[in-house]
Amino acid sequence: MPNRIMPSLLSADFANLQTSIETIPSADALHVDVMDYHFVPNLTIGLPVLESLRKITDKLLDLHLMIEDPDRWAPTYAEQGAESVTFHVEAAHAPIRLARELRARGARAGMALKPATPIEPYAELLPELDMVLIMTVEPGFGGQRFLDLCLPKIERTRALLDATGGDIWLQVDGGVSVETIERCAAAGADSFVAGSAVFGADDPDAMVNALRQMADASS
Ligand SMILES: O=C(CO)[C@@H](O)[C@H](O)COP(=O)(O)O
Ligand SMILES: [Co+2]
Repeated sequence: MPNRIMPSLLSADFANLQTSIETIPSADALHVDVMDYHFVPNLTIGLPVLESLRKITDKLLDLHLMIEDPDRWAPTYAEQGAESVTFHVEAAHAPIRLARELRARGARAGMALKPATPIEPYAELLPELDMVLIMTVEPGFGGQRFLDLCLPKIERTRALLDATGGDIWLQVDGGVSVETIERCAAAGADSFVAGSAVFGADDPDAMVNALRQMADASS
């Protein structure tokens, strides 16, 4: 199973996003955190920035929508060229319909869970998805401490995905670093979001490769 390192632009320089992206040529995708001041107590970027990013990079754009009412807003992100659009199940009114709408627009459909949200009630939804995102911090901010209590949920989600079959990615997001990535990979994650660990490193691209090597050695 290939391991993917997806740096979060939340820790990049918002005044120089293109320059920041150029520092990580080895990244497998760019993780874009969209926050609305309602679902989380923070505000970041939205569609206009996605449109600009789409023009300057061919990398997979992995949108993490931390917004209320994703049923209404998420499909537009797929229409604007995001290959992967992840909504929070806590905010979605009709997750199956939403996942189908994302796929109908050509995007991979992702479903995110906050740390206290269990995966089991959503086991039946998994065939509708291309990715499950297990948050390993409370969503809203970069640079938080990894929550070890999420590791058993990563393991249980891996077991459910294996039982489901297909190629559904298992992503972890929050506090992923050289200190924590091995435990995430051993628990069954294959897609790793890292913000402060990558953009806070002296050599961000070397960090991307180091993280991937550690994940490969632990999975
Ligand atoms: O979705 C989020 C935060 O809500 C993340 O994508 C963070 O941006 C990850 O940052 P680090 O924890 O890796 O610094
Ligand atoms: Co994120």
